[in-house]
Amino acid sequence: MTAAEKGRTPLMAGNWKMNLNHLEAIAHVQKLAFALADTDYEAVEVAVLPPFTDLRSVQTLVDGDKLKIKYGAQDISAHDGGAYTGEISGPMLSKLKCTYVAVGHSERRQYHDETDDVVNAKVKAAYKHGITPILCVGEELSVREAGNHVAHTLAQVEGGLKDLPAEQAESVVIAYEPVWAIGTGKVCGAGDAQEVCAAIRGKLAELYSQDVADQVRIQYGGSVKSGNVAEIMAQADIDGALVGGASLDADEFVKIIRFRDQ
Ligand SMILES: O=C[C@H](O)COP(=O)(O)O
Repeated sequence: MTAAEKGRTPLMAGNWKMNLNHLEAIAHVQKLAFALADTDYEAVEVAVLPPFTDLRSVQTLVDGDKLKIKYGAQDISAHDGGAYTGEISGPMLSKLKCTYVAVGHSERRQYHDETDDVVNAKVKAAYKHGITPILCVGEELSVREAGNHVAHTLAQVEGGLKDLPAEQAESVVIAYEPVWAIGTGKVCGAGDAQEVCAAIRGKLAELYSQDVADQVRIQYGGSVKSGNVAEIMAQADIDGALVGGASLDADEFVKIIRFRDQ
């Protein structure tokens, strides 16, 4: 049974990473909106995660033209304000009407030493300010080769959601992104991705309840393209995609969003 059949609206999100300035962002979102004009946004949710410097421009465009495309940030500070040079707070993102924020992306874990405790604090900061976190989890190649990918990923899920009440956990989005498949062109086999995503749902049932587990949307991320998205989205426990490189090409991202036609 697919996500939609289970009542979970698929979420196709584009993580632009450190790409596109604010002018390019406007052009890109306009192109997406135009190409998606006949899209049933009740059947598929579309979001973009631009760099912080683009958010005001994207907000102005989305608000001004009443676009159905949602947007969010790629990170959030665990702190609400104060002497934290370079950080962006939940109140700032909330003021810009961000719907989502990616938390614990592997590039943050790898290059900024974010631990599960830091990720957990950021998940809580997001909820505190009405922003839905996209909690990113996934194993490095060495972990998969050692056969520890499921345990490793579930520990990140548990760490990221620590002490989070069920009323919040039920709306979290979890993105399973095997690190070795990010930006490498090596997509994780759909069956392999399903194995981990099913285990994540099982962990949610154990931590909370089956009801909560059934509501949570679990995305797959890692070299998603129009050519592989249909097979990925056909998996029972995969409810969307977190797309990096391919989301920078509007035509390709539109094809990914239209995964049912691929
Ligand atoms: O957040 C997105 C992921 O890191 C996937 O990136 P990618 O689609 O370029 O492999």
